[in-house]
Amino acid sequence: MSRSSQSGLRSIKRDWSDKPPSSQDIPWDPTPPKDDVRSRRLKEIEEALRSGPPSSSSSKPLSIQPTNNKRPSTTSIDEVPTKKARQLPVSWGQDDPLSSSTTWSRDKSSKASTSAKKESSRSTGRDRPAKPPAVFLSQEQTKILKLVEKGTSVFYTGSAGTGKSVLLREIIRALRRKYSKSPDAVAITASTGIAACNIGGTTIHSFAGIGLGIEEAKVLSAKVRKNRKATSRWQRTKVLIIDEVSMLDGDLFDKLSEIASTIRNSPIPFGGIQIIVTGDFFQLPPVVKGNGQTKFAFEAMMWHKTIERTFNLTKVFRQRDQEFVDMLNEMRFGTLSSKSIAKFRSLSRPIPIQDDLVPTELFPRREDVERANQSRMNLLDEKQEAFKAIDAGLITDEEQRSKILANVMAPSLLMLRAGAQVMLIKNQEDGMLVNGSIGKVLRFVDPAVYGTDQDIEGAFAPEFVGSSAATEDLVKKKDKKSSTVGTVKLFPVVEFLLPNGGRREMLVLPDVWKVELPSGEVQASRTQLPLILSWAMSIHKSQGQTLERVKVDLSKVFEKGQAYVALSRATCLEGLQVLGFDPRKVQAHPKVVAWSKTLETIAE
Ligand SMILES: Nc1ncnc2c1ncn2[C@@H]1O[C@H](COP(=O)(O)OP(=O)(O)OP(=O)(O)O)[C@@H](O)[C@H]1O
Repeated sequence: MSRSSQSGLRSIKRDWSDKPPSSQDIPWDPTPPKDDVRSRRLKEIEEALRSGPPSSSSSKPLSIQPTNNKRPSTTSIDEVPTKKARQLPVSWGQDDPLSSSTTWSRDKSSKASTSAKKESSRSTGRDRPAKPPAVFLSQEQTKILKLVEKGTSVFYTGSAGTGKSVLLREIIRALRRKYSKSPDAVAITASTGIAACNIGGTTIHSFAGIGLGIEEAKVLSAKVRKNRKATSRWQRTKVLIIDEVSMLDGDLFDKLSEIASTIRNSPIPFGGIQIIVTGDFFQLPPVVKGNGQTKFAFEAMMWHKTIERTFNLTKVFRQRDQEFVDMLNEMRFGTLSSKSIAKFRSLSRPIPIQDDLVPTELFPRREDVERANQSRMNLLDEKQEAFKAIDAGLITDEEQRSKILANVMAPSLLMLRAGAQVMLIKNQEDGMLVNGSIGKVLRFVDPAVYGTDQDIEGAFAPEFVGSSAATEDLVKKKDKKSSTVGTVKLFPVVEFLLPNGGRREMLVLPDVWKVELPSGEVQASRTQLPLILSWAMSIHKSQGQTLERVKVDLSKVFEKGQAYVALSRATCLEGLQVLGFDPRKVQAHPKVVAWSKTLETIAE
């Protein structure tokens, strides 16, 4: 295989930003690793992978390299504080235990010659990590955070992109600080597995110990009583967070309150637990069985008795273009003006792009996603590399664990090829590359030689096939430079598109996702590369994502709210292609529209 075709670089138009190198641009140490460093790195990576993720909170997750965005020189595997695998937009605050990075990266600019990189590295100083950009909560976000800190039970909502997830992240951080002496006082849950994984928590069902939760509240309470761990969770919880509440059935909300009161022996709603609920009822509704009627959580009997304050966030952060914000708002309420309809129809054209990163196509069904990604993969000639996840956790029943881990964004088997379009599914420390960043696999390299001549010259052609995450599957290869036979795992080098139009190349190493109970018990965990194929994605998985380039065929959309979720992932009209636009597909639930008029907003 020729080096040039292997790199995948030829076809990418180099659109490096003109920014002069700064501490965030080229923060890595360009010194080639010495042989002893190389072998130490190899050992470290192997050990990290062999150990796999921790099985309880007492052990800490392994981070291959605490990057600070620097290329490793004499680093060792650092143990990072127990973190939640929350996948939220832009991370800020260097002490953020929720963000991690297992990647090494370097930005490129048109002037990024080796000497320029060295210069930049020198001028920034090796030991000074690049500071992530500061993000400040808006006035409305801050007010809600303060109320939560005081112990008020709140529900807050807001249209797509108003920073609900960002605020939730701050709330979790603040509550963890407040209850630092009893960490299991804060229960982090969500209505669905995917949403729960995104915040490093569990489903509300799993937390509550109620299985599917279809029985009467009394029967469920008895079930919980028989479960020592679930009983103890209910008793020890001081704050219960429920994310993506739009998908929580109203009857279940009432049952949860009754169970909490029964187990905690307290007649007050949820037995006195502070409740933090968030979500957008205009997005995906609860799953209704059979011909049943949708019952939203806000229709629950206990809703008003539980929630002391309700807020509607109004400042949209994801889209800056007011025209697009207005169109999405009309769509949200199902009241599109003829001007907006015409504009949406005009978006059927292909997205004007200067490179070969195509928009991510969103589909309602998973089968279509898999088909679309696979057919794109088949068009690539490069050799396919398989990355098999390492799954672990307290749940040893493989079927049960797989079911839980099906909600983790990272797949159990990731097939990649040079040239494959991928999406990063974890935020990086510097805030430049975030969950949702799109890029292209350039090549596969031995991390120990990444950025050196051996990497560039292709001394480590990717002969390696099989699970790079499983030590047993490592292949022996000949090190052409030193003529020694070593055991080497190869990992993908990906070139990502930055929001400013620049590019950043990054060596991507495995990360850990955990499904954790408030006690810190890791029910299940997955160690895998933080990448997925990104030619296509399901609308369900896209919930919560911010995407620069999106393509949606609305003729395939079938559920209320689905069109809104899909289109609102885009950051701008230029980056959105809409096929089959039909205003009849844009529907808001009348109950949600009526209820939304009762919400309190906070003037900025
Ligand atoms: N206070 C803030 N300052 C700057 N940017 C922010 C702020 N809050 C949120 N953002 C940015 O806005 C975008 C959307 O935020 P977020 O995903 O939290 O919105 P959301 O309301 O949860 O959206 P959705 O309902 O669509 O999932 C992200 O890129 C995030 O970084």
